[in-house]
Amino acid sequence: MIRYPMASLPPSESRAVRRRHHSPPKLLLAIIAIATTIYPSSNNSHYLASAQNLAGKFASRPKIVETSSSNKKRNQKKSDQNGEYTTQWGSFMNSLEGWGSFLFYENGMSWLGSFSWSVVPDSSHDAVRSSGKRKKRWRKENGHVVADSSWKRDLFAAEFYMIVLSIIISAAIAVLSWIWYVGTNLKSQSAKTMQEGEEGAEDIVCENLEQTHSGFFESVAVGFEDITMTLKQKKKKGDGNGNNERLILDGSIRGVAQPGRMLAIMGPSGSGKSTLLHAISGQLKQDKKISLYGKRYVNGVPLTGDSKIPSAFIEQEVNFFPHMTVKETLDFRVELKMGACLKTKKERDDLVNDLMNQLGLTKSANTIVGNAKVRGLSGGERKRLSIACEMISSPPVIFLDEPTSGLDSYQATQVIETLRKLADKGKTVVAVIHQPSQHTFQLFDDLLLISEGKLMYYGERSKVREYMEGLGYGCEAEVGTAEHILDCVSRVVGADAEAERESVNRIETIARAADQHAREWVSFDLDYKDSKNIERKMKHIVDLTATHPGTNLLRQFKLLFGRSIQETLRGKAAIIIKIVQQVSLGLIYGGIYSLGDNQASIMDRFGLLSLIVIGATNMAMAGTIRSFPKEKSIVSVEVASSLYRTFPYFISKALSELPLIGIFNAIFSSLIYPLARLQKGRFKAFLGLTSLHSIASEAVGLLIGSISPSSDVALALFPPIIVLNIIFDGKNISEENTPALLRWVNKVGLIRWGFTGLAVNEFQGLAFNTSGPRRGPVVKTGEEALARFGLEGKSIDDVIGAQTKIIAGCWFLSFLGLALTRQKYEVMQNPPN
Ligand SMILES: Nc1ncnc2c1ncn2[C@@H]1O[C@H](COP(=O)(O)OP(=O)(O)OP(=O)(O)O)[C@@H](O)[C@H]1O
Repeated sequence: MIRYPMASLPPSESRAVRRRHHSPPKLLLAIIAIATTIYPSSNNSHYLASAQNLAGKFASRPKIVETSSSNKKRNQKKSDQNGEYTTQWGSFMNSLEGWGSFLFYENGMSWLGSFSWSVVPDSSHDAVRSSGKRKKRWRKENGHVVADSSWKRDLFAAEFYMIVLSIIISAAIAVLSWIWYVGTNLKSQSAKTMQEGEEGAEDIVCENLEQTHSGFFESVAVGFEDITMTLKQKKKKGDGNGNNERLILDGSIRGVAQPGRMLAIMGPSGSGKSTLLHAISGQLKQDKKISLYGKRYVNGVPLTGDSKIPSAFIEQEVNFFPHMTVKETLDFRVELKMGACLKTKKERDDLVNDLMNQLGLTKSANTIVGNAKVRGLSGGERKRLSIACEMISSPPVIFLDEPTSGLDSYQATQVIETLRKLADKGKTVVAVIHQPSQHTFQLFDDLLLISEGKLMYYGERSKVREYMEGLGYGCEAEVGTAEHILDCVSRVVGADAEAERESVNRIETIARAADQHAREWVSFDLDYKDSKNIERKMKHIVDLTATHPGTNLLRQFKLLFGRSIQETLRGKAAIIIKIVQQVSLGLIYGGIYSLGDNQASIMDRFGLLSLIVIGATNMAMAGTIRSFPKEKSIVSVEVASSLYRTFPYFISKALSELPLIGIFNAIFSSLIYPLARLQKGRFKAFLGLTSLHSIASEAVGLLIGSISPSSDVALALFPPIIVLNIIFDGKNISEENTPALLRWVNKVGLIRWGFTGLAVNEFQGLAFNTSGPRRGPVVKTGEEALARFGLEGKSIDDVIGAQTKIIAGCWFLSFLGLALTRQKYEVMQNPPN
């Protein structure tokens, strides 16, 4: 429905406004009109039509005339009856769509253009589809457009500003899209050029993977020095001397993690261990408050800031899909990561079996991973599974952040013994360890001890006790070394001021000694003549391996779709709960409502349909909002490690939800339909509409989940969104009285469209008798009843169109939300001299 308010202006003013309105964009529009006309594409006529329409909109604006007040009233009434008045918003969206589509098309981003087509409101589409139609409507009024005196001339100015705004927004989006598009292309092109005679992306990844296991990468020593990390703080938290930077790592830290050896990073809580590990491995999450400096070396070759070390990084907390078994989890990852290189199933199975053997997981191969709610692997097994997942491509270096946290001493020892075996095979292992047992501690070769961001010791683990004794900090034989050295470098905080002062002095003494010894302990022989070339080659190899999945998009989709379906079907508790919900709701509604054909049944029908829609929206949206952020935390890690791309994940996720939605709705509909005695012969449409509505509600839930940084934020957004949808469901506030800024909600109102669909389906073709209580005049037909709610002229097609646009829009935005929130990491700068 097009709604278009026209200003009522005296002829002189109207001419002036028309001049103002026409002049500025005319030349531009003429150019666009010509450009779009000669643009050689028949497939994209929609975009051309949009731009041409926009041009035509200005070129053919009809004459505006003042009418007498009685005429105005009559015409306004007629216009209201026909629903023919239009809104500023429709006009704005018309312009935006025209420009947006045109610009996106120009930039080869036709998919973005399609999106603009799918999310803008109906009115703008109608307007775009035929400006001629609009002209006809105006001509109906004796060749004149009837002006409404309530609209002032500044409307035209406002419209013009909106168009300018739309141009700016569209142009900005188009430029950003272009930069993104070109950037991505350049990136993949530059990666490809390093390979000669390449046959396909998958082969390149395989070749690179092979290179990371041989020659230069066969055994890797990771060196680091002068690591400094500062954190900007709010002024209030500064040191009082105007310095609001907190030193987390002070630049004294240096060391080398050697191949075939295990390096433990230890220190009191909050001393900067995790920060150091993340900084060395290049995994420190980007944060505006952070400044990171230092130097890193791979086999003595200095790395530039953003170079990656060919390594695995195992975070403290690793989440998995809880219903997959150990073997399935590894199968899935091996196929994604190595599918192109290990072509046969047997080769992949061998790798999975080998990994399970190495990590001591063979016995648990068929146990589900589990989580806090679903019982599955033990903490230690889960930790070993996360190591196995990272070892699939067999990187030469393994970084681990507190691999023993949350484990009992037996499990902790098992994990460290597993790492020991990997080190014995030549891997370089670096792990942050918190309070290890004596046995676990002894499995490490080297130790890097820090306190308050300062180096306390770097060297062989076995010599640290002797070293501390040399500095005058010995201890009794029965005290374990790990415990003793942590005591030596911990500040005493509490009531005893003397003990605190003493501990501060002790830390200062140990730090000074460590600084003195540091250069003796570690030196970096930079005698690589060709170090620049080596580094460049390494950067290419590692970057390509780290940024390219090992399988093509189709295979990624297949595997992800399979996992999604499997995970949903195995969540039996969730399925049973949902079935119980649907059955009980169907029985409750069906038990209460028994619709007849008297006057009271009209309101009852509207009430029931409204309840069905609100209930379905709540259930579908809340379920997705609750579950998706958890899944997102797993998926974003998998995408960041280039296991697969966001696009196939998203498509598989969206599609895998559909079958269950259909089944749940079928259960509900087949109960409520006969019980509530809804109109015969309309069941199929009822089922289709409720299913479509549930899909749309899930799509909105997906959007909220994907743009929210946490599940708490997502849950907090749920009530206001539901309330907005209920307010704008078409019955609670009239479109005319809706604040201008919120009118768009009417067009995308989930509940409004859901209700409209069910109401049209139910009421069309019904006849009512005149008996029974009623409020207002007698209503004899379903069509009259629909008119009471302003739903005359609405069709099921309108509803399907609107819901489809909502689904497409939400899916697209959710995809963007996921794709654009990819984790970025701090780049290590060279230390300032
Ligand atoms: N991005 C950041 N924003 C705010 N503070 C940070 C950030 N990164 C590190 N810090 C601070 O730096 C200090 C060191 O943190 P880090 O996690 O490295 O310590 P840790 O030695 O690993 O501690 P724990 O053993 O308790 O895990 C902490 O005080 C922490 O609050």
